[in-house]
Amino acid sequence: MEQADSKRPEPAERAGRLPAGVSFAARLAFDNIWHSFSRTAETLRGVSLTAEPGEVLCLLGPSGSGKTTLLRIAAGIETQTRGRILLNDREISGPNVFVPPEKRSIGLVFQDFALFPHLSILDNVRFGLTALSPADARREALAAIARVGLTHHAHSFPHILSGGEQQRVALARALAPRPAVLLLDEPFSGLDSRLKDTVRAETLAILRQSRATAIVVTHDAEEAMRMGDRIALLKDGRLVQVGPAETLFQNPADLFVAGFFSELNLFDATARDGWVETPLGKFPAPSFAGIAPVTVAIRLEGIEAQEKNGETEARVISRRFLGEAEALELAVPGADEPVRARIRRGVLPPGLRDIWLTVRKSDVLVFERQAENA
Ligand SMILES: Nc1ncnc2c1ncn2[C@@H]1O[C@H](COP(=O)(O)OP(=O)(O)OP(=O)(O)O)[C@@H](O)[C@H]1O
Repeated sequence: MEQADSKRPEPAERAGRLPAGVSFAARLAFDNIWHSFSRTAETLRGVSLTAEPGEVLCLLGPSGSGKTTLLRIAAGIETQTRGRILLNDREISGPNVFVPPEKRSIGLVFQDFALFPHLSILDNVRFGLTALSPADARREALAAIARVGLTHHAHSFPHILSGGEQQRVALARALAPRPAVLLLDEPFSGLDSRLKDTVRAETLAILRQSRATAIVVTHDAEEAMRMGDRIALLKDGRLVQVGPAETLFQNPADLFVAGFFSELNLFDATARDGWVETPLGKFPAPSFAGIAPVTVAIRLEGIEAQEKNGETEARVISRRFLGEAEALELAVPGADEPVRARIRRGVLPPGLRDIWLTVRKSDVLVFERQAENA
């Protein structure tokens, strides 16, 4: 639907100009970015990544993996120790070039929204429009406020707005100067979980409409899957994998990536001629030809539980009601630790102790065993 919409020219476009607030999307490239805050530790280690024009790229990774630092380098408020930043193939930061933040056409939305408490919503949004005449700045600011649906609050002060409304003001302020690229650092982390879904969907719609290229930092895999056209996963300052959510979920590059997207049961095993045996059954491991030590990861959702006629016998240790799902802890012969499963509510009759399990093959992932399974 979004694609169809983006093909249909809006009236202003048909008249030869862009509708209010629409940006010319740009390509933003990180070329072999290294960064350190101290001589001993490196925050970013050779990150090369390109956000394509108009795409929403999510930077995902655990706390301390370097996401915010990468965003700050793109914005020009932090400087890399090596590497270059390119906007539409033009170097904006590198060994001999440094375009200051205000000249980059890059907007930034902070985690805490960073609104000025003593300024009205209109003045907050107008703040970054200093290049325009006062009348034009007011018009553009009002247009940006209208696009986030807050016209009725243009003269209010931030403290009377809800968290979600404040987030929309922050978005309007960042979009008002029509940046080619918008950087959002954990933009929903201050919102409660119920509000988060709505605000996230609204933000995505506004980003699509503005057509700016957007890079969104998050540590939440589900959020990255909901928002990103592609996801770039960072670990310890390195890019581990980049691609659409389906690719990272279905073909994770390693156990770290797999564990970021799903909860897993892990088994150490030995691959023999393309097969591995685990307490939950024997599974194909076609990428291992000879004999190799491997880690077998089985998603919790990939284990089905039945009263009878399964493949592996198990005893229920605990059952926890989770609404639509039930979390099971199971004792399985040959498994050192309890096996965890997440099944649909109501599949198993209450009080059952001995059950049968069947594992969906697409939920079994086999990785070369690492010295340390981080
Ligand atoms: N100003 C600073 N001085 C020294 N070290 C810093 C500074 N800012 C960040 N760091 C360190 O750099 C590393 C990367 O931090 P960064 O904030 O980029 O990670 P992040 O992935 O965004 O984490 P989070 O999700 O917790 O915000 C961390 O180890 C952090 O402690």
